[in-house]
Amino acid sequence: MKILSAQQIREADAYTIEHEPVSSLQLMERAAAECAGWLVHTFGEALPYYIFCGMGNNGGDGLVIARLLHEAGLSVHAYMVHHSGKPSADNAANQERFPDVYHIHALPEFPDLPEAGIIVDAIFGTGLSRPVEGWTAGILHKLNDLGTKHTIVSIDMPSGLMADQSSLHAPCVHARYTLSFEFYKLAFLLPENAARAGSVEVLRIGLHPDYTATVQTPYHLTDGHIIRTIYQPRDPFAHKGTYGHALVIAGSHGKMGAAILATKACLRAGAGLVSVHVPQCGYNILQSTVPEAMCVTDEEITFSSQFHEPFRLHQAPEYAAIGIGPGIGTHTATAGALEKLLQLYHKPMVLDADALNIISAYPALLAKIPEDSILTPHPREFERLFGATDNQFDRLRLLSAKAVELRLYILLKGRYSAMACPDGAVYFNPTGNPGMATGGSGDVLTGILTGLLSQGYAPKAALLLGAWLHGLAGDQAVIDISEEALVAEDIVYYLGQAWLNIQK
Ligand SMILES: NC(=O)C1=CN([C@@H]2O[C@H](COP(=O)(O)OP(=O)(O)OC[C@H]3O[C@@H](n4cnc5c(N)ncnc54)[C@H](O)[C@@H]3O)[C@@H](O)[C@H]2O)[C@@H](O)CC1
Ligand SMILES: [K+]
Repeated sequence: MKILSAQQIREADAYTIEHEPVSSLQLMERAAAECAGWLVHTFGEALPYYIFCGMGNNGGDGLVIARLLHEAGLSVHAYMVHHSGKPSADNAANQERFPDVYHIHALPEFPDLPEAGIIVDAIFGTGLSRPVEGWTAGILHKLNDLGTKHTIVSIDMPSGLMADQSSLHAPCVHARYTLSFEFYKLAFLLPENAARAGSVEVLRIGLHPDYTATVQTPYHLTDGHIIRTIYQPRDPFAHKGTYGHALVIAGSHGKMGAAILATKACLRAGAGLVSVHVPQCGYNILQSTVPEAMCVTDEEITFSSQFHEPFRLHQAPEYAAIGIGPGIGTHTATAGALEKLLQLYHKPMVLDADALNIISAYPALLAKIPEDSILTPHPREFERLFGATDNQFDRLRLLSAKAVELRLYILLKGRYSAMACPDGAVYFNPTGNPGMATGGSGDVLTGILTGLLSQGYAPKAALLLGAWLHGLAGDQAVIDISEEALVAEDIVYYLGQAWLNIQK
């Protein structure tokens, strides 16, 4: 799904009005009817609805929702927040059609809402281009104070949130639900707004498909359609050589679990053969916990340039894909070995965790990473690699700029992991849940990505599919296990369910 800017959403609106054709009032009616239907379906007919409208078209939607719910016989109280001088034309037209509105011109006029009900927030939508100030900001705070007693549902956007720029320190409604028209907004996908949009429901309002099909945007939300175009069924005549021989370099004394998780995930992602490189102390552990993998060991207590037979660093290029980093530590010998590996290996690889920490300490290594490799930093690793930013919109721009400059894929971990591509595109992954915020979850992702690269998925395909499968496995797991009890090994186990799900 494409993620559009506020300007592009306005264009989609205008294009639909011109080419469907439909009047802007009819489009507003359609959008509001979807919202009213969703509200009644979700909350029923018994609760009172307190509908707060602004002066623009978002407020216009609110007025139509109020009229439709009133006509359906529900208890409706509508309020008009006079934040600006004049209402928009469609707002004014709908005030005429539903004049039973209480007008608020100052904070002391904020009403009592005695009976618990549904607050519909239709004060500001995509038209907001600067932070809300003064007494209108006070209204937003008052609504938030009521959020424990009432359920707040925002129309299109939580009021105060800007669709495509940071509103980090701006006053903003904290919605339980946001009914977003046709698309997600970029602002919903960034953790700095986590407390604001609540659960986002995308309502179809019939914007013209030609505009959506042709509009260019760097931002996309991965969806089932994209994943189905990436997925390649296995060849009935396949043998284990068909799906590549992957190498996982992971683990050190005390961190062998990282190697186990990444190796198991690599196997369950479908690699034909998997070798795992661990220090000598991990040999028995790996051989007994992951019998499907071959184990090569290092004399040192971590990854270094000292290798036992039969593996030597110069053999690295023979592997179809290499994933390196989980639990390897940042010893200077390990940094030296990583540098050698980067000199020897020229295919896309996966770099995570300590491999990234080493690169932060030796930034010259960044330029040596093979083109189209995948980096999977969490926010702190990202900051160590590329520096801090004032807000997460700036961080997103930095993420994309680095992916383009270095010709790398960079996955920044989060609720919606952001995956920046060397061509400037950024995809957000929607699968996953808070149960996956647990030690080892990232090691599993490294293994999955390595396994997908190994069997021949191109780096971009491996990245989008890998992030999707990782989150989906977690989502399948919590159905049986709960978010609290989920551990990284469960993600590995439920990868099978995730594969089956995308094959449906
Ligand atoms: N784009 C679409 O496809 C559709 C949009 N519709 C609705 O239209 C909305 C956008 O409407 P508008 O463009 O009128 O914008 P909004 O209704 O979001 O708000 C604009 C109003 O707020 C004022 N304003 C902006 N920033 C302010 C600030 N910081 N402090 C005080 N006042 C401020 C403006 O002067 C204007 O009066 C959408 O969010 C959606 O709810 C729907 O009616 C139908 C379809
Ligand atoms: K709103």
